[in-house]
Amino acid sequence: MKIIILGLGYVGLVTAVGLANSGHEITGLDVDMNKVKMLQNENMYIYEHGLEELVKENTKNGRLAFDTLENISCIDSEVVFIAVGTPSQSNGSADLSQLKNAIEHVVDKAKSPLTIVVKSTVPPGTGKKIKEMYLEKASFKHSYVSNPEFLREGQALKDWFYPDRIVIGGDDREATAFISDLYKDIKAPIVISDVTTAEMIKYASNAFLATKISFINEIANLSDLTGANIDGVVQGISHDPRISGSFLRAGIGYGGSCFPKDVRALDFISTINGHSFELLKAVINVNNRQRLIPIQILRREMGLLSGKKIAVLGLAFKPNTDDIREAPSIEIINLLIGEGAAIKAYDPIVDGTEKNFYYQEAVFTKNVWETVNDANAIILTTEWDEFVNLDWFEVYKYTQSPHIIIDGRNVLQPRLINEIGFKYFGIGRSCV
Ligand SMILES: NC(=O)C1=CN([C@@H]2O[C@H](COP(=O)(O)OP(=O)(O)OC[C@H]3O[C@@H](n4cnc5c(N)ncnc54)[C@H](O)[C@@H]3O)[C@@H](O)[C@H]2O)C=CC1
Ligand SMILES: O=C(O)[C@H]1O[C@H](OP(=O)(O)OP(=O)(O)OC[C@H]2O[C@@H](n3ccc(=O)[nH]c3=O)[C@H](O)[C@@H]2O)[C@H](O)[C@@H](O)[C@@H]1O
Repeated sequence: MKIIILGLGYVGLVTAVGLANSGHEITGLDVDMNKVKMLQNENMYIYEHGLEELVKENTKNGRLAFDTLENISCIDSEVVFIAVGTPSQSNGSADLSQLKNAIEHVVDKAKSPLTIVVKSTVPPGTGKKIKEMYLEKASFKHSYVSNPEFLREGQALKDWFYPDRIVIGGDDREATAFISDLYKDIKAPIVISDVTTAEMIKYASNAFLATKISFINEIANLSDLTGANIDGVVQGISHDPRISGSFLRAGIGYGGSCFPKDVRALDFISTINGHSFELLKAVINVNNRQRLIPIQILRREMGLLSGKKIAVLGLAFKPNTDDIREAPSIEIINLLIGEGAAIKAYDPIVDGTEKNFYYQEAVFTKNVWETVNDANAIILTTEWDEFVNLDWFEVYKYTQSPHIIIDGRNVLQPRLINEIGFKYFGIGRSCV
């Protein structure tokens, strides 16, 4: 089937190759001419394992093509997927301007009735409003389906081909059945609901996962104060299948383009609906506080940070992605620069100099050794394998007193690191 996809970011591009792989004929459209040009030349602008190969393969076999939105005079497919961004506004609400713009284009350029499938994360009630504002006034009777996406960056293709579930929300049975059929070669439970429920499922999922993270971070903080060991605590509680062991990695908190923005948006939605979602507010506050812990430790251990040399390992918000949106590293580096510290930072994928306008005074190095050279302290902000598997004996030789390591992701072996001579600090591991 011919399918058009609007928005070629992480979600749109993965959707494009995923559906092309299922045999559909995909045209991916974006408003960003540079992105489209790169894709037309089979170059990637995001780092996602396996994506480049699938883009190349499907382009070659004629199932995948890219263009700019403005280049398209009419939309002649039966289905349009929308995967545009829904970033945070300053009050925490989701900015739906990209979505509205995309819908306007679809309605304007459609030459026959079609099904609009929204993959973007949008507040519950958005689909209803879109129908009232645009679809009921359109020349053709278009169907609207909410099909939220649950992929994780860094393993996006795996999540596309082997999802835990596929959620399809529609107010008309024909449309939901039609869209379910597009996924027939993917083995996963399909959850059918109305549009608003599907929209809420997405927020509830992200908010619940974020809650797990803030919860375990609070237990870790308390473990530091009481002498318990967070690793043991997690091991102990995760045997209970009602709790499960996933998403209980304590550290400097969640970042990325989704959890922070979606949790804020859900909080905003609650407020404007007259409900104060106290639990969610606490999740946000805990997360904001969590990333300050490395700075608190450094101040406590070294006093004034002015002139202190600090190495930051990791810029991306998690390993195996180049995404730095709301990465804890950003705030940590900025705060340390504010304190007068001299920062050197390194990430295996993110080139701070090119991509990142946040950290003007930080020095971005090409490898770990340049970064840690002469450092008084190291903060591990992203648990890339390269850092976990480092020869820490060797690293020690490069650093200088007081040889502090703050393991913001609890991935190093505290005893070994201490034995080498470092002063190790994890999150919830101070008893070790
Ligand atoms: N990044 C992720 O891992 C996940 C993201 N989501 C949700 O999916 C949505 C998209 O996220 P990302 O792919 O990360 O965003 P992104 O920001 O990487 O990509 C969005 C793309 O849409 C394009 N765009 C903007 N307006 C457009 C228009 N009118 N027509 C065509 N293209 C347009 C932008 O140029 C950009 O390339 C968001 O709502 C996000 O919350 C959901 C699950 C996972
Ligand atoms: O809506 C989205 O965009 C996506 O958001 C998250 O995916 P993602 O942000 O790519 O990455 P995660 O692996 O969920 O990690 C998010 C953040 O939480 C942190 N985290 C994760 C797990 C954990 O136990 N502890 C923890 O601090 C990670 O370091 C990272 O900063 C969800 O996991 C996806 O299901 C969802 O589709």
